[in-house]
This record gives sequence, structure tokens and C-alpha cells, in this order.
Amino acid sequence: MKILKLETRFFRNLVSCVIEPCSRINVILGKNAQGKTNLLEAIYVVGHNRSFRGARDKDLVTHGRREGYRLKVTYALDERIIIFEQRYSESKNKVLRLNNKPAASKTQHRLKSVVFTPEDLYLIKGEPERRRNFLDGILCQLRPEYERTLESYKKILGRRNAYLKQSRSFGQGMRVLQGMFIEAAVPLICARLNLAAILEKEVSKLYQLLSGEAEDVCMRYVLSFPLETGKLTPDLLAASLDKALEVSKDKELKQGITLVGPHRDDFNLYLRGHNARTYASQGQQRNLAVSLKLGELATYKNIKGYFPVLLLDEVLAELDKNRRTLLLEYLQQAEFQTFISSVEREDVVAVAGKVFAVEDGRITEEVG
Ligand SMILES: Nc1ncnc2c1ncn2[C@@H]1O[C@H](COP(=O)(O)OP(=O)(O)OP(=O)(O)O)[C@@H](O)[C@H]1O
Repeated sequence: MKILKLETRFFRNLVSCVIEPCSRINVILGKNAQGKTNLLEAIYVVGHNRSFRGARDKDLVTHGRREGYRLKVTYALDERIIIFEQRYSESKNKVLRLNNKPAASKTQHRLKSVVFTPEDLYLIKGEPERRRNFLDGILCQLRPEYERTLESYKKILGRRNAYLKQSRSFGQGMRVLQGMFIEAAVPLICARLNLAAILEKEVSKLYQLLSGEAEDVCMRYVLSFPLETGKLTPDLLAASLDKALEVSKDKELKQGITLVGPHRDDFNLYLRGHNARTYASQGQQRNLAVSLKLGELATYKNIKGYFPVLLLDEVLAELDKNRRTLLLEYLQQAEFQTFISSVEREDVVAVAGKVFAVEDGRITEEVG
């Protein structure tokens, strides 16, 4: 997937902008608070129908503009050219158009992008929820049925927790709920285990490339419950989870929450056999986080056959010069299209196919 043209109207401080990026590295250059992240956010929103900063649609509209925002992207996928438009205003809500015709909100023809923000540097050392969301985010993009199972798991979990809060003992209702809980939990765990195995290979390769270290990276999915002995199959997972729920029954009733299941799982990365969360240096953790995100891109290519667009928001400033150079060299040779926001001109401009200068929400392409 490659963006050929992006138009924004009344989106954040980007009152009106049109850019025609190049197919490799595009640098978005500007001082603080000029609109660099807003531009990356516009690309993300037109593809994913939500902001990576957790903003609501009404926050994305330029202050005081009641007509709402409009985003239009023209992109190439294989031999096809696709035009996708998203408009939002408080009065009319959302209007989506695909190739100039009305589109369904769940259309598969949206632009896919992978975004890396300085927040993602906490993927390794942050809370487990961040890592679970990382895996779930990839799987929801790749498989619509995963998203449906995850939604139903969350609903059953909510009902189970409500039951645990109200009750003093396990009744028939709880037993029925437990069966439903396990039925939704097992496919989620299986999909995450598979993804972790695919990602491990990609991350290991990328980490070596981006760090210059010859270390293999191991990735291990960590279950929140003990596994019974035997071959790892969905049945074994179901039996193990069932047993763990039985064992933690009294504790769960006391605390009023479900203590085991995929909502409590995690994954660890290991360098030289040591858990990167406690062993790796800050720089190594940052490189691992970048490798995970680039691994997401490669996984997409393996499964769907094409690369999404990569959005890097202020990531270079977090890496030392050597790692910055290695990352830029990698991006220069990569097949996918990249957008990098940066305050500093140094390093990035030399590798850029196009440079877009951002000042007070106005974007101009630098020539020469
Ligand atoms: N809905 C909105 N309407 C108008 N301006 C907005 C809106 N939302 C955010 N802004 C403004 O957009 C400006 C640019 O924000 P952005 O996050 O893109 O900055 P940036 O160039 O990435 O800066 P930094 O380098 O500091 O991260 C900010 O000053 C912010 O106040």
C-alpha cells in the first residue's frame, strides 16, 4: 500500500492540506506544536477510523469549524488505485466514500498503517496490557473473526466479573458462564501463540539489523494459568483453564474479579536468555520495541501479501546516532512507504525521498 495523495480539511490545526508523498521515505519536518503528529494522525484516522492518541472525532475537528473534518486519501494497492474519503461533523456524524460511492463502515478497503509513537517505547517495560493490546491490534487487523471473538470474550468477562461481585458461591449460572468463557478464551490464546511464533522470527532478524548485535531474540507468550502436561492443543488449553478457574474460585469470589484468562496473559522478550524487561538497557529496549513494530509490518506482508504504510512519530530522537543510522538505512532499502516526523533536519533529510515542512498547520513540500 502506498499513498499517492492525501487531502485534509479542518482536521486539527491542518486547516487545508494536500500532499503527494513519494513511495519510500517522507519526512515531516517542523518545530514543536506545528502539526507534524496531526498529519500522521490524519493518515491513521482515514485508515482505522480512530485516532492513535485516543481522541474523539469531535476533538479532531479544527476548533470552531462546525462543518467538521474531511480526509481523502488516494492510494495504490497492487495494480489498483483506491480513493477513500471520511467526513465527520457533529450534526451529520460520519460519511464514508470508497471510489466516490458510499462505503460501509466495516469495509476492508481502508488504508492500513502501523504507527510508532514515543509511547510505544514502553512496549517492553510497560504494563502487560500494552503488550496484549499490541497482539490484539495486529490480530484484529488480520482476522475479522478474532475481533468478534475478542468482543464476545470481553462481554462474557464483564458478566462473569459482575456475577463474582454479587455472589457468595458458584451456582448453575456461573457454570454455564464458565463454559462460554473458556470457549471464547481458547481461540484467542491459540491465535496469540501463533502470532508470537511468527513475530519471534521477524523480531529476531530486525533486532540484529537495527542494533548491529548478533543476538537472537526469543519471544515467549506467558499464560496466566499453569498448563497441564501434554501436547499443546486447544483441548489442553481448555482443560488447563477450567482447572485454574476451579482452583482460583474462592479467591475470585473474595476479590470479585476473574483472575485467569487471556485478559491476564502477557509476553516476554529475551536477550541472551534474560528477560529484556529487567536485563536490557534502555537503548536495547527501544530497539526491541522498534523491531516489534517493524515485525508487525512484516507479519502483515506475510499474511496479506502487502505492506501497510509505516508512520514514525518522533522516534529518531529516542535512538542514539548509530541505531538511528541503522534504522534509516533499513527504511531506505525497505519496500514499504514511510512517514517520519522530526524536529531535527540532521540525518533524516539525507535519506528522504520527499521533505514536507510544517509550520502552524501549513504544509509545504521542500524542493531541491
Ligand atoms: N482540534 C484542533 N483544532 C486546532 N488545533 C488543534 C486541534 N487539536 C490540536 N491542535 C493543535 O495542533 C498543534 C500541533 O499539534 P501536533 O501534535 O501535531 O504537534 P507536533 O508538530 O507533532 O509537535 P511536537 O514536536 O511537539 O510533538 C498543537 O499546538 C495543538 O494545540
